[in-house]
Amino acid sequence: MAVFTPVDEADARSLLQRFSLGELRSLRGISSGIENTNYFLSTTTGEYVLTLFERLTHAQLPFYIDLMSHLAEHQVPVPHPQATHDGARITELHGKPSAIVTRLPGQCQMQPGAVHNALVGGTLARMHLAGQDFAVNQPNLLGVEWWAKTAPVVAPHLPADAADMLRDEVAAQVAAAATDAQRALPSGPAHCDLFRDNVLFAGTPDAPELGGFIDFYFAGCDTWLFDVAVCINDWSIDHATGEIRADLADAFLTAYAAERPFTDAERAAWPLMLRAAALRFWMSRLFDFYLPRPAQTLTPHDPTHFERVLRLRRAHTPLVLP
Ligand SMILES: Nc1ncnc2c1ncn2[C@@H]1O[C@H](COP(=O)(O)OP(=O)(O)OP(=O)(O)O)[C@@H](O)[C@H]1O
Ligand SMILES: N[C@@H](CCO)C(=O)O
Repeated sequence: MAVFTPVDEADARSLLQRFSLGELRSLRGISSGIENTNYFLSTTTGEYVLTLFERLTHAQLPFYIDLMSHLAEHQVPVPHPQATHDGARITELHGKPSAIVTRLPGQCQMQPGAVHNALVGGTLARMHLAGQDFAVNQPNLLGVEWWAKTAPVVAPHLPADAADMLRDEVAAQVAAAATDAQRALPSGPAHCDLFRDNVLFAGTPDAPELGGFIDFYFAGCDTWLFDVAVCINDWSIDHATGEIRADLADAFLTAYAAERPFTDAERAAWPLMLRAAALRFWMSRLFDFYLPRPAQTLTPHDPTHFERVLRLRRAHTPLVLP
């Protein structure tokens, strides 16, 4: 249950007095999600989501909230943060930073086909291009520096062969990140966590439409190729084995490249980037598994899935970028 901090209708009414979003119609807790408290908030002007941030502090939030505002104002389908009469997009409720964003239409698709892959690929490329002139530069906080720092913390919990692979992969990624070639890859604001549960689809089963991308709270500036690799490792695989499905990956990558063609440098970096994207989630899942935060009440995601994906990507890369 992702209501860690309960909010009642009186709280919502008094919060809404600070906005021009009309009167409260209904308030309903959202059960999914493991990071934040989320409520669907219906008012006389529309449908919104009220989030109370359980992990991020007020000082850490402007990057995410301003990035979503920038993208929404550039017609990328993302939640649009709403401002108070005083122009504040970050407020406070029950001692937690909070925000009200527009509710996007649709549901997640946990068994995506080629059509879903193509919609996400094309929209991701448009998002990358729209983020180019976003002025704030906050790095991906769970990027290569975090991997280097965290490997010695999680490796002692692993069997010897897994610990060896972890150390070897982190060393390869640290070395790659220091090269001029990697530093020159196209980069900018990236979602960094665009899994199947962070994309909504509207339309009909036969003709899905992209509802939007949600949950930007792991976003940061990184190579765009990293964002693509994170997606391919979740959207375009056989989840039982972790193997890439060529039909799904082709649909994703072709749609992405139609909006923003890949460069030769990205083609060269691709095999290692697929490994980086697997390493990132193996490590964060290991960290959550072995070093849970005191407030964490829900079961962490299974780390062994991404250990398997990383092993496969290290063994071979079955696909090339278009
Ligand atoms: N702007 C939005 N529009 C529509 N639905 C939303 C929106 N934001 C959140 N939701 C719904 O709330 C659910 C939980 O949101 P979210 O995934 O952001 O949770 P979280 O706890 O913040 O993050 P995490 O995915 O890391 O656990 C989503 O699966 C989606 O159903
Ligand atoms: N997408 C992450 C969870 C954090 O959003 C994972 O699957 O490990």
